[in-house]
Amino acid sequence: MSARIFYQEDCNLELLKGKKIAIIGYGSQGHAHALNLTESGCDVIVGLYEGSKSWAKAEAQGLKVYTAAEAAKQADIIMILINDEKQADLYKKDIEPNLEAGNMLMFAHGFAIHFGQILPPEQVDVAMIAPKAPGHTVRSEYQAGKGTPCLVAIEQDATGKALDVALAYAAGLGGARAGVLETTFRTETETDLFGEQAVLCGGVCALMQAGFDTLVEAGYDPRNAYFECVHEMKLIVDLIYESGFEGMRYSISNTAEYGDYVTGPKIVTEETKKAMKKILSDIQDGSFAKEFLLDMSAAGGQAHFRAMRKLAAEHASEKVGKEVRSLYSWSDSEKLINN
Ligand SMILES: NC(=O)C1=CN([C@@H]2O[C@H](COP(=O)(O)OP(=O)(O)OC[C@H]3O[C@@H](n4cnc5c(N)ncnc54)[C@H](OP(=O)(O)O)[C@@H]3O)[C@@H](O)[C@H]2O)C=CC1
Ligand SMILES: CC[C@](O)(C(C)=O)C(=O)O
Ligand SMILES: [Mg+2]
Ligand SMILES: [Mg+2]
Repeated sequence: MSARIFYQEDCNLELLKGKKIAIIGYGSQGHAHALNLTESGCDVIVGLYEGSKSWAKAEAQGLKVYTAAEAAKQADIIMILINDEKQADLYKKDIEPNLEAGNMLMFAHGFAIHFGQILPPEQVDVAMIAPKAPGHTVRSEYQAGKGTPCLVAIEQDATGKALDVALAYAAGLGGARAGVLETTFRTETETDLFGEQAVLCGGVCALMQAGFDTLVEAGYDPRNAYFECVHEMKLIVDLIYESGFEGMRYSISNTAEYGDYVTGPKIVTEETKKAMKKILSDIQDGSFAKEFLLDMSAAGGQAHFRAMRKLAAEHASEKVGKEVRSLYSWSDSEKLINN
């Protein structure tokens, strides 16, 4: 049987009436969940730590902010939206001691539950609403009267109402306007990690930068290389987003379409597929999670993460990109980074 997909008419926002929702974390996802749910009429508070740079931002945006422990104590539904690698410590220290039977613990990604970082007690519901977009898009789509597709998964159903309450949450977030696909914590975790590593972030950035480097090394103007291999990616992807690969190919020239068919398989080869399978198996058997959690731990000191971030920031496309983007009259890249 194929998985169900839920829309507005399948969700009852009324189920959240009288329930307090604590959004723990106010970053990319946290701000979008807190503001969208508040504007959908829900009773939302935010949980952070003393000294968090997000605290003043959440208050300035009209939200009541408490420590994570206090917010968890007050809430019926606790959505954990802090960094995956920090969730286990936060849970032990601030959430677990304040959980009551019948509460719902929620996540936007299954990492901490699937990899056994958090083991909730049997008397609480454990659910996931995972938006398939960056938090800033979850917010802007909601504000535009649209929504972001989400995945819903139930790990524990202590109350017997977990799915209905999770779907009500998805409606408040705006996700049910676009569709909420039923899945499991395992599937969401594995597919999300695979997608972001092999295609969306790792794959696409490496492809764009390799294209940029090839043109620059051949002596072409770096600004020209940036337009061709980075800037135009959005315009092509927008067409795919709107009308699929066929729609995109309708819009490009025959020359481009021909080159697309003959050259694509020379770039993404059987070797690339083999590498993708290895990436997936490292995710499935927990090797990636182990490596990531070790580097991000106090002992690891984020040594690898920081070194890779530094190297990425130094790539020649970043300097040119900044210069090129500053010329766009609509440029808001700095705005996004500061939000
Ligand atoms: N980024 C995205 O668009 C997506 C993220 N997700 C998932 O959503 C979750 C949140 O990720 P994301 O939004 O990227 O996170 P961010 O890094 O953007 O934000 C993290 C937030 O948590 C706060 N925080 C950090 N440590 C603590 C703590 N100990 N107690 C309370 N608050 C804390 C941070 O405050 P401060 O900055 O002040 O330290 C910040 O407000 C993750 O599970 C992620 O996988 C899922 C889909 C997409
Ligand atoms: C693609 C990256 C993502 O999975 C997302 C925005 O959905 C993330 O973890 O940020
Ligand atoms: Mg994702
Ligand atoms: Mg992700």
